[in-house]
Amino acid sequence: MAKKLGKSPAVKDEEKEGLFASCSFPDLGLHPTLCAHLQDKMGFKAPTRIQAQAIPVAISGQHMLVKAATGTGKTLAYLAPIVHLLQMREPRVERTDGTFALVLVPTRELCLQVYGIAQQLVHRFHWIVPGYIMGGENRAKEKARLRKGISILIATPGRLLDHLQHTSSFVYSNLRWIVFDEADSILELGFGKALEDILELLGSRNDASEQNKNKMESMQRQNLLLSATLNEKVNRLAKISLKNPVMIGLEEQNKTSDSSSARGKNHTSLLSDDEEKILEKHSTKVDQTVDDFKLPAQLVQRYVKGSSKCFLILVLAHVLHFLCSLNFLFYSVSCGSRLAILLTILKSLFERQLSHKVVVFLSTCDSVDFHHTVLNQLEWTSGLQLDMDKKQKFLNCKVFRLHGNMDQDDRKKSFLGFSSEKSAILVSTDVAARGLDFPKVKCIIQYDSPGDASEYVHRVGRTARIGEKGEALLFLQPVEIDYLGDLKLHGALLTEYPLQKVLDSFPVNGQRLHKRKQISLDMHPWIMSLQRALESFVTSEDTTKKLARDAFCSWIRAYTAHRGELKNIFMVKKLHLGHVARSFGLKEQPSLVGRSHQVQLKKRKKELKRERPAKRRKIPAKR
Ligand SMILES: Nc1ncnc2c1ncn2[C@@H]1O[C@H](COP(=O)(O)OP(=O)(O)OP(=O)(O)O)[C@@H](O)[C@H]1O
Repeated sequence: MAKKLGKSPAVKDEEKEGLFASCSFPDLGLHPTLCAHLQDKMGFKAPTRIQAQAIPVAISGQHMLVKAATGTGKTLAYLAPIVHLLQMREPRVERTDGTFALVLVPTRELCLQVYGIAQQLVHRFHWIVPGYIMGGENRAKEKARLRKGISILIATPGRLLDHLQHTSSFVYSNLRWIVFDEADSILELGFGKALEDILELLGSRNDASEQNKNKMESMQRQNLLLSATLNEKVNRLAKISLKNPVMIGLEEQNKTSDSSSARGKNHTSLLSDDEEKILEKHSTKVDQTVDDFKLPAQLVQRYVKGSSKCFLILVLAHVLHFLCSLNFLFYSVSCGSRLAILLTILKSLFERQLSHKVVVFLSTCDSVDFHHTVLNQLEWTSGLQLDMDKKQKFLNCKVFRLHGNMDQDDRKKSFLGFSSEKSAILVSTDVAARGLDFPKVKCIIQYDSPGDASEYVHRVGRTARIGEKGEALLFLQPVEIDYLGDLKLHGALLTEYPLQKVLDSFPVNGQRLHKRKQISLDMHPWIMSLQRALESFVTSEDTTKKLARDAFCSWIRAYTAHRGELKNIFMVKKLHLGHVARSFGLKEQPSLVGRSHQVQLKKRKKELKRERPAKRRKIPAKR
């Protein structure tokens, strides 16, 4: 029998920050064996505050709506009580009983991550079997695993719906819990209809028929909905999936009650009027007031701003190059040299601290592929290095890429590879923005701006987790600077990054620059040399040139896809596309780049038509 865990030693710093609760896991009602495992094997000394609030409510069987900052332990807040209640069941659960708990997550990587945590939690309760199903995996193998029986199933919505509709051996008659992790993201990704169908099939819709409601009552169905950001779409999901929910993390926002009373709150069916008001007020607050999103207190948020005078500066750049030899330094960055700036910042991060983990967020898959190639392969012998003749890699660290167009094995390799490295860069789309708990990520760079402020919050939430320090850096063009105001509305306050200092730290012809006069950074000898190296790297091979063109065209398409208020901030017509093309190492005018891209596409379509077999292929019947 595990020793009774008394009050766990408070974690001093974090407790002051309000991250950890002053109670212990046994105080929350968890089984001593599970508590011992959390402490001895998983190294968790005390519950976080959100765990201290949520776990007793989950154990009590009430529906729950949880809002808590990124990196505060929401996963354990729902998995620990589920494992606790499952291990208590008599007779013991068996695989033939099928699925008791269903956890829905928006991405495959998050599915793997939550599955890994579930595996750790059931370590001492071997009769409880976790499993996962997700897009990109072998469906036949998943069917076999479902037929055997999975007690705690982690799933992405699309694949779950598929098995619910086509895998008769999938047993969920004992389903007790449905958890929506990153709930707003699941809806944002267009799974709203799939979720409604899933709830319908599982008989878990609040607005379902009387018969389904009785079924739900009889099974004591408990739905839990968690997110670090709530929005109006979550209200809809909450309305159809939660019954008498206890709202945690919302009250603090509305200062209507302390967290202790949150547990005991009982609500009328669906969301009662005052809950509606809390959610409506809170969700409208998502757009209106400052303190909507709680960001980790130890997160440092900064931005790098481009220069509005970039055109003039670029035209003059080569003419006034000699000014640089006099060490005059302008003070702004043109969008044309933003990639050179990104490379410089990455280089300074890895020179400042040997073991560094950095995630760079980009807006499209093609852009991830292009930048992954540049960061991985760029070599140079600028005139700025002491050893003039030796080519060397610009960045001496492993660079991983992650996006939704990669095949599943490559995605898994990247995800696990970056997680296990001590020092590496991950270049990714927003597929890595939510929930992923990469250990020791010190810096998040948003080279392309996110969409809503909620996506900003989740992206930066990949660092500064569970009390760790972290930095977040956002690249902005001068025309995008109003985005800072939008972020401020949601509680994100950014300061300017000391770019000049970083640049001056790089030697020019072997000496440090002595600042005499502020001139554009585009004419900083380091930047000019790096930009030249980039352009020759990109234009030297057709493959890299094609990657650059595809990335540029996809970037423009993504830029026009901003929605709502953000459309007035991120407007393509305000950008100088020639400079944007330069930031992809391209010297051609965007129209040519775009045109050649169209020509390429037409040529590819003709090739595919020629390759396609003459006779129509028989389409396999649905299983
Ligand atoms: N009680 C605890 N004590 C120490 N570390 C913990 C505790 N609970 C969770 N952690 C660790 O904190 C990190 C963040 O946990 P988790 O990923 O569940 O956060 P989250 O709130 O779900 O974040 P996000 O909003 O980004 O999904 C993980 O590394 C986890 O192992």
